[in-house]
Amino acid sequence: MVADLSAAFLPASCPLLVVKVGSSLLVQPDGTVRREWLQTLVADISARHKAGQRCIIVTSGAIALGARRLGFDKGGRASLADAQAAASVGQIVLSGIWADLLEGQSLAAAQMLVTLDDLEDRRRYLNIAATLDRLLGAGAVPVINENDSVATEEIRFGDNDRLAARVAQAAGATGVILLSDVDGLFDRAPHLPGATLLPTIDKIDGRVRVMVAEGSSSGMGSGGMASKLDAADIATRAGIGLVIASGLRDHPLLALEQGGASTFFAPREGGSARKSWLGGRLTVKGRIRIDDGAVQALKNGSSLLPAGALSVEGEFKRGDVIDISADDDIAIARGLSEYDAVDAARICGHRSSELAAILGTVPRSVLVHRDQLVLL
Ligand SMILES: Nc1ncnc2c1ncn2[C@@H]1O[C@H](COP(=O)(O)OP(=O)(O)O)[C@@H](O)[C@H]1O
Ligand SMILES: N[C@@H](CCC(=O)OP(=O)(O)O)C(=O)O
Repeated sequence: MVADLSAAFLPASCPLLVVKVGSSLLVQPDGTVRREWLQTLVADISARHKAGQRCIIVTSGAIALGARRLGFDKGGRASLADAQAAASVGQIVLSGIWADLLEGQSLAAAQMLVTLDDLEDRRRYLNIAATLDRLLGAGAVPVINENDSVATEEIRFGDNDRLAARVAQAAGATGVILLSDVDGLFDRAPHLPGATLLPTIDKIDGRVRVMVAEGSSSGMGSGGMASKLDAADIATRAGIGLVIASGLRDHPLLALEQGGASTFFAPREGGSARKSWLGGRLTVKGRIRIDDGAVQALKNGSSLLPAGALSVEGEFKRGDVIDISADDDIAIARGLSEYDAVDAARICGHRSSELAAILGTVPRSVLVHRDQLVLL
């Protein structure tokens, strides 16, 4: 397994790597930054930079840092207003530390603060991709965090694990390393007796999900292991390998190279860049249930026709992302709807020749076009 890891993440085989640093790792319980440790991570990044690998840093910690300075309790997470205020105070400190440490290695830090919407909207997503491309081409090191001080509940990731996976997709990275305060994914909460580290995961299914306790144990982070699994799901579907590893040791990237403990999520094969963007979208507005014949048709690469649809749930507009399921709640596909929810419900189960009479207009022949659809 160590061989897999090295091949997936060393400069020769991974030209662009995303490294995410969690709050629990960056901020100490007394609210100060683990600066000496961070310096060893930046030294690792610099060594890889010299070996030809470009790195993007996704950093948490703004809320935890700001909360301490403003004297907020519950790590600044008692309310959205607290989190927003704490983030504005903490982010400026956080950026300063990264800029300072990278400068110490003669690397230019490039700050980008993004919201969920920036990565869900196709045009803004491509814009971020272009900015990252230009920065990396110029040899800068992007340092990214969520724009917490303006993000509201509806438009926020809330954890930086999924943000790191989405950034990796946008930038065309081939590896993501999530550094946390655990060695990786254990078969149960790591403090429980008998907990065993799982070195590789090929598929994130229900058996893997039940191993994970909700929330952050340190009280500093927000996502916990559940959001790391979501991130692994987004990344691996996009053909990107992801590793969860401990940042509790100095030189954490070097430690990983030398065979340090971790969990590796293997990338999946296939899928276009556009489809992987679609599959990773987090804002799903509705659901269409389909019959067995339609399930088979989608698996064979066809578009979804109204004739195979059974029912419609949710309120969505044309162009919104919807899930497609058979008779349970597990989505088998995700795509952009050609119809709003009201019209989609009206034409469910009807043949193409009947649509004009039902809708009174020249209809679009498919509910979801195969180019706008990804199997999950
Ligand atoms: N099955 C599991 N394996 C590993 N860690 C787990 C598991 N279930 C819950 N956790 C908890 O997830 C925590 C890491 O998440 P979090 O505190 O959000 O870190 P970060 O700030 O690095 O994102 C670990 O400290 C651990 O206690
Ligand atoms: N954007 C937030 C980080 C969100 C968060 O806590 O993420 P994590 O530590 O990865 O669970 C911040 O800078 O405080």
